[in-house]
Amino acid sequence: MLLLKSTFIDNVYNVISFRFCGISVKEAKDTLLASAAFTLAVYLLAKFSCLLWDNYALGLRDPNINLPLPPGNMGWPFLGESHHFINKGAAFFTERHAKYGDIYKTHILGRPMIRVSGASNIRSLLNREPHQLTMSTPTSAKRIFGEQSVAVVTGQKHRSMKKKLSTCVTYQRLVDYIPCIQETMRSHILSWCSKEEVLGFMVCEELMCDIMLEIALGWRKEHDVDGQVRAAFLTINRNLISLPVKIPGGGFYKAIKAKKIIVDFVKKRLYSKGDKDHVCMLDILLISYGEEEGLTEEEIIDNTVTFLLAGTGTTSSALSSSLMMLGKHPEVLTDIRKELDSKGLLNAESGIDLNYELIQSLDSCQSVCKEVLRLHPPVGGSFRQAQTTLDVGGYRIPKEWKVMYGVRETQFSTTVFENREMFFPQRWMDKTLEETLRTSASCSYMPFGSGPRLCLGKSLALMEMTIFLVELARLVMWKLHNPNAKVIHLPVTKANDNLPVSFTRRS
Ligand code: HEM
Repeated sequence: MLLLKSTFIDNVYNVISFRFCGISVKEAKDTLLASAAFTLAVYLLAKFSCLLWDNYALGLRDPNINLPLPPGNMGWPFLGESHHFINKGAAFFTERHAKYGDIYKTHILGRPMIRVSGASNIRSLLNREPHQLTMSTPTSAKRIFGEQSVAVVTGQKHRSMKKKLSTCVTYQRLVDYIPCIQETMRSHILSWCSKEEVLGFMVCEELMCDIMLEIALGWRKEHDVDGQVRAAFLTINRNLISLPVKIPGGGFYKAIKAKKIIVDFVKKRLYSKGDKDHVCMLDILLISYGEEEGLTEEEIIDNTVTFLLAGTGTTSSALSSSLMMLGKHPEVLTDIRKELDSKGLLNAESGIDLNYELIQSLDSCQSVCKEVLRLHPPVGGSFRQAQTTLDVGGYRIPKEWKVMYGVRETQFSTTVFENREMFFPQRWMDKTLEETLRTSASCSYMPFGSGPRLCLGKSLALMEMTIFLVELARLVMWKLHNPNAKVIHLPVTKANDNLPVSFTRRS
């Protein structure tokens, strides 16, 4: 009976089935069912593990702080949202900010992380360093800057190191650096005119590389006949943000190898006790070398390398953004030229004629610098780590989680600036704006960071940007080949095509 029934069923199948490529509909149906069941099982398992993963995060409670974790997504177990971050770059943060608001959680690069934006949140966050919050330099940058770098050390050591290093950027030192900056800028800018087309970001990077090598190390082209030191420095600069894995040919490997060349150069100058011909940061640090209060050899090496790196990528980005914005807004360039003309600077043909007071008096140029840094901040944010459970903006940040503050989102969303999408340097002529930013709206504008880690090179960078604008405006005219290029933010803020541009000498 059973046999008859099964034969009957087989026959029915045979009647209604046809064979295609040797697979019957029954077999295809079974395979389909099996794969659907498998997919469902994988999906449920994945959902379940994500739930466990989220619960692991939610479970990190602190009885003293009864606040929720911020909104956001922890992504896949262990992988988190790293694949989205790697895929989207800085747009990852913009999208999540639009979705979740000023404070949200995520899990990237192997660690749970909370991104914090908005002036009042950042204000409350950054001043908790060093007791509740600590610096958290990415591993690759830490290895390249060195363990004794001011950007790596924490607590009391950071405070005293920063004080010693600030002797390199006092008023008198800035005055000393002006001739080198102006001379190097003039010769680079004029050399751009001899080529049909240059890449704006690349030439600004080379320019800043030469200036920082000279200001920080006392390097001169004559010292570096085969260009080895300069090439090594550019290699480090271009591979600063890379996976900290030493694979031959990889970015990190190249940067560490190149750092040795820079360290050898620093050591040579260190043992010859500097070059007294002209002042550089290394010479200034050497004044107290060997004294009780002075820095050790390792501290001097790590911090001159830090100055070099911190001052090049950031400023190259700022210069190329200035080039881009003035290229797109000729009316602003006209205002700069009018200002230079009124000071008798516009048609100065040669010579080193700028001084600190004159630079500070150039209101139009200074306004352009501030506006460029508002719309295109070179540094999008920086990492910290919670030392204890923190409460920020009504949310809980669990102990040991990474915290990243966001400069870009903060500057773009604040209501302190009217028509904030617009490039409008004139807004900075209103001195009440600066006063508001210093007092009630502090941290609404923070291209140089804020709190104990405020950029050490802020005044130097603004001075360099101003000198660049003066020399550009009076020496050359230029045409952007792709004024509508997309601006990307990682590894630094720049046009995604590196800003192709043609220069001609201004008559
Ligand atoms: C437009 C140019 C620049 C921008 C936008 C910029 C931005 C920043 C920002 C946002 C920070 C804070 C990072 C944090 O909170 O973790 C910082 C720190 C720092 N910057 Fe700059 N920077 C610029 C130029 C320079 C220059 C020219 C130098 C030196 C010659 C320099 C040296 C440093 C150092 C040493 C630190 C670490 C300070 C500390 O950890 O206490 N920067 N910079």
